[in-house]
Amino acid sequence: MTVSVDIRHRFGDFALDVQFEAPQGLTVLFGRSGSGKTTVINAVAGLITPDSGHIAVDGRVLMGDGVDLPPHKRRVGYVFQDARLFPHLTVQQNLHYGRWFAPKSARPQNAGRIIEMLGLGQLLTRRPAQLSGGEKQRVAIGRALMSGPDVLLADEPLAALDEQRKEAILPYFEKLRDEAGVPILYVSHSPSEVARLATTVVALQNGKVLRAGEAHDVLSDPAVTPVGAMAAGAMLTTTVGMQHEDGLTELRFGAESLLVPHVDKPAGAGVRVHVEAQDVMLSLERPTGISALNVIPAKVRSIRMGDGPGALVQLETGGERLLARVTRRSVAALGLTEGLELYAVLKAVSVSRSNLGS
Ligand SMILES: Nc1ncnc2c1ncn2[C@@H]1O[C@H](COP(=O)(O)OP(=O)(O)OP(=O)(O)O)[C@@H](O)[C@H]1O
Repeated sequence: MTVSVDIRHRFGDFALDVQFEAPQGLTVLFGRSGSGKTTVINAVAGLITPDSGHIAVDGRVLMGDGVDLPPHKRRVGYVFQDARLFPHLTVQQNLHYGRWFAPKSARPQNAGRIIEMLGLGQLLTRRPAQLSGGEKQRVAIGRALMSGPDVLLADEPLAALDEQRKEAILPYFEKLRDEAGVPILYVSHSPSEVARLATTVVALQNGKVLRAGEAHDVLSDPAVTPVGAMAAGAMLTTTVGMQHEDGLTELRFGAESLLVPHVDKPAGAGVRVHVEAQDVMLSLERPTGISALNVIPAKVRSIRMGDGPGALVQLETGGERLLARVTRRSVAALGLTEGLELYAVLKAVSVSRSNLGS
């Protein structure tokens, strides 16, 4: 299924004008605070009616062409920042509340599968007060899926959780992305969350689409990542290679490989790696006598100068893109230009667990 969005809306000075498609998988709406992310998913949910435009899921019109379906007829599941569970109902009852909203034909036959996918089996008799923040959020996701939605909307669903809980719930979103069978529209302004989860990225800026497309293309585009943003980075699609005796794992991409701290997955398993631009050093010659374990041959694709002392260099290596954040002074000193072949240098330990996804 594909969600097609083409809407315009005004809130005083703020003008939203966006057009994009969210195919199967997880589409992240990414952008600074106030760029219009929540307005877009509220429009898809039917919580606001845009001034004009068209929203459809696989050709089923939710809004436009004289149609404006009320929220409960749109078949969208919505997960908010806070779980918004009914405090007096058990987990099981909260989940069934979602099911109640599904039209008979769309009622999921696989309630057991949803409960298993979200690891809720042990929690069914508890009430929300007896759940952690992350568990509550998993129930909220389950409740949304129980309504048999054609699209799942999630507005910063991890924002209220601490780092540890975020880490615990991210794998569930990875599973949903790969197994739930409905497109997910997911709002975030966390680059590492985007890099881990997104299959498609829609980057918004001041109510407009700055860039939309496959995640690895958009994330490694220096135009999307404001120069100077600490967590700027690219996403590598790799597979697990050799496990080394000293606790390191080799991740392969194209003819290249990357050594990172142990990844507990079998050989051949897919791993997405978020490599932060600030962790990548550049060298014109293959460096020797340094502690960094990863020295990866790469080619400069583009260079984006910032207004300050920084620059972002986009590299191509092993069929993937990498971003390196360096100073303008280094760009000049190394004579960096498009097409130049060099080496990207990365410490194995700079890739932590939170940078790895499936
Ligand atoms: N109901 C409203 N009335 C007036 N202005 C609004 C309303 N809702 C949103 N806006 C304005 O529209 C703009 C976009 O808001 P929106 O909530 O979509 O941004 P966002 O990207 O989701 O931001 P954040 O990351 O902070 O949640 C902002 O300038 C906001 O002030």
